[in-house]
Amino acid sequence: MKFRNFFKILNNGVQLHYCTQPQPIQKITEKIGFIGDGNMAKAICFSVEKHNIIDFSQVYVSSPYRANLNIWKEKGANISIHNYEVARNADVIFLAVKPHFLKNALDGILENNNVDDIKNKLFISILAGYTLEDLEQFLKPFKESRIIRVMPNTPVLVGEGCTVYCPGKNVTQNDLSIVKTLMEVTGLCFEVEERFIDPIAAVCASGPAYTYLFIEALSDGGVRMGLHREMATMLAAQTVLGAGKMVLSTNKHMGTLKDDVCSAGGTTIAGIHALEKGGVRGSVIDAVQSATNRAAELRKAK
Ligand SMILES: NC(=O)C1=CN([C@@H]2O[C@H](COP(=O)(O)OP(=O)(O)OC[C@H]3O[C@@H](n4cnc5c(N)ncnc54)[C@H](O)[C@@H]3O)[C@@H](O)[C@H]2O)C=CC1
Ligand SMILES: O=C(O)[C@@H]1CCC=N1
Repeated sequence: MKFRNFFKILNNGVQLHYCTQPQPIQKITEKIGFIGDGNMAKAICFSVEKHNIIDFSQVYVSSPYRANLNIWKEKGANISIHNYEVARNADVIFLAVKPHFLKNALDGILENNNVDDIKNKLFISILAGYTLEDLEQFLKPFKESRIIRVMPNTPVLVGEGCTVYCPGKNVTQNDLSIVKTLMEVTGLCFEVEERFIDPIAAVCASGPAYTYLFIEALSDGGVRMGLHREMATMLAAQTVLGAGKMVLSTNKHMGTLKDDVCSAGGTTIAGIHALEKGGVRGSVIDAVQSATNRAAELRKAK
């Protein structure tokens, strides 16, 4: 049992509803594969397993580097250096390589292998940039495959992720239910139109990296003013967590929440003045714009 976040889409915005009753969570019986064993594959799989949605015995994972696979083996997953083994054995296959390695990863499946073994699979792509149309081209050799484009972020590992998804052609209700069951336990998760995926990736898939910079800088500021590092970092991180929760749960505008902190002639407004002089808002908006545009560049380079 777990408390889930519920939400509905209102006028293109998402409204969160926190559920007060624990919801029964069903286990997934399908075999789950990961082609690519890196940061994002681990974040998704380890989190989902922790929530008892799957067991490692039903997980298949491949990567060319056996040493990296040991951590999966120790947990009980089925590992291989051949992507074909994952594609053949798993029912649901996460494509979790860097975009520029996808062609190579799929070519490895096709070389000298029986492609007829790989049909009727649900592929879940977490790749930045590549559209459903691109993915359909890449996956053409695999008969009766269905594709869902999913954009997660690394905080899924700690159950505070943001994930959006967009189904491709022929995706079934059962396929959608698998994605929802897997990802809803890892944080916020909802369906979007594909045109929103690149900007969403720029906000919340890349967003943790921007936020770590801010937390580090806040901690540095504390150290500059005489706090010990450990304490400064703990306080900075908890402050960002708390501010995020305030935005999500009070329904107040960010400007109002900011004003609630700024006393007239007080300390905070002096800090805000310094941040504005440094162009913090313009820099963050530029970051989201650059990351969104970079997704289109990745697509062109495929
Ligand atoms: N890291 C993040 O925060 C997010 C990443 N993504 C997407 O997830 C995908 C994976 O990113 P990360 O996990 O960060 O990268 P990563 O570099 O940590 O993991 C990729 C893994 O793929 C493996 N690999 C390389 N060539 C391969 C091949 N031919 N066959 C099988 N495996 C191969 C590597 O050994 C590596 O462990 C990317 O496409 C990225 O766009 C999406 C959302 C967030
Ligand atoms: O930086 C990247 O390309 C990936 C996609 C979103 C987060 N990390």
